Amino acid sequence: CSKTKVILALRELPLQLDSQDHLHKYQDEFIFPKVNDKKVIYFTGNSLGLQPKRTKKYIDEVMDDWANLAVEGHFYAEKPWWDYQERFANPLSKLVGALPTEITVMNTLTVNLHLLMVSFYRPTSKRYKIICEEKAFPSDQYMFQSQVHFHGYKPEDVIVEIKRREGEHNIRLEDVLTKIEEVGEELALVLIGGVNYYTGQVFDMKTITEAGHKQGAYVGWDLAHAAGNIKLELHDWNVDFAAWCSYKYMNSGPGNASGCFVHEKHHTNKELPRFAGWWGHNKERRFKMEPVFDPVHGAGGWQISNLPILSLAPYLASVEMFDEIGMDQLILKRDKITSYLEFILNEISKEVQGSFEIITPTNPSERACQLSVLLHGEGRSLFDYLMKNGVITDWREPNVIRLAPVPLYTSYEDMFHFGQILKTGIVEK
Ligand SMILES: Cc1ncc(COP(=O)(O)O)c(C=O)c1O
Ligand SMILES: Nc1c(O)cccc1C(=O)C[C@H](N)C(=O)O
Repeated sequence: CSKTKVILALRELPLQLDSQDHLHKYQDEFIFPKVNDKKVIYFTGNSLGLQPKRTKKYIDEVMDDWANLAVEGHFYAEKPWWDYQERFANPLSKLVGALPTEITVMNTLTVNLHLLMVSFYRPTSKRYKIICEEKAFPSDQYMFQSQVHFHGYKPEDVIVEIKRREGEHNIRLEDVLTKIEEVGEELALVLIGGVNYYTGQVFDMKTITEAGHKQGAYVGWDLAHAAGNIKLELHDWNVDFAAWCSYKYMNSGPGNASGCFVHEKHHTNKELPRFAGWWGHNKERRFKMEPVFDPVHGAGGWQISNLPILSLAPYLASVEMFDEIGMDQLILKRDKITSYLEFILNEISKEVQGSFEIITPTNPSERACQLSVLLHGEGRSLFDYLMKNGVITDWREPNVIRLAPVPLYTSYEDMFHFGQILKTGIVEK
């Protein structure tokens, strides 16, 4: 009888948590794929966020303006296209803790990191090393290697990876700081993923940025898994530059535009080289077709081409939704639902001893909206089972599934159902 009471209490808990959740209603703002005619439990918002229903309206508006106004849309559209990107400055600056002038949107993430490295990675014979994390997202690794080759160096002489200790899954802050000090005056740039894509580990960006500066290096961040997920204070942390994509937690659609941050302290530095294009040229005089580049003051001066409005439209829809809710509310729910998911996983783990382990840090200040689960044994078949049963996760080699309980559109009840499906999957396997 007491066991029945416990089971009932466990069943009641998610319903109660959902009824207290101020963000619960936002689930209805998103379109969920279906499996077996049922809405999926979606854990892959850290790869591609779901489509918000309001997005279509923003795209339709651009399509209508294009149909009705054609070229005149640049200046007379409902939201004129020629300075459309400026609509992002206020809401995005709040989201990443920046001044509006420190923000711009353009291109895609790896492209922007390359462009920012043009400005912030300028190796000399004495100062040429780059510190990054071991097993950074592959695109970052290819970027580092190609940048190093471009400057005529060899990756093995330049790229210093911070390693995990033997038998550990996460990188220790003390090891990052020691490495920065060790590389010392040879250090040109620190560029790390603010939230590691594989483990979900959140780095202490403030402390690492300070340490890099102490050695005279620039410090930038790849915020692919951080934007829209964690609290950022890029301006106050004195970060030199950062970039993020918008298709993960920001739900702007596949491969969509990237956001960029360049700290105010660099805005007047005429010495910083950059690759230029007319969209970075003085706004008032852009259409005078002048021969000499005069950069816009602020991050906008890093713009190159006129912007793809049809892809910015969904990003704007998303940014406005985030502005409506605010990161603080999202973070409150994020921590609660991630801990609830962790509780469920730990309970199941006790029952099915040794089948899996969570490799994301347990310390809430070192994680956000992601739990990475290392599956022991026949992991792939369990992943397939989950997918067939309407639980969308992703598989990362060699044996990890990542679960991102995105606070905007996952519910406590989803977590509960997931637990039941997982348990059955492990037992049946
Ligand atoms: C940490 C990280 N960096 C870079 C990328 C590459 O982004 P993109 O393909 O938009 O350049 C991704 C995701 O794809 C990522 O997760
Ligand atoms: N952008 C992606 C895609 O077009 C296909 C598959 C995956 C992606 C991703 O974004 C992966 C993601 N950066 C990750 O953390 O794994």
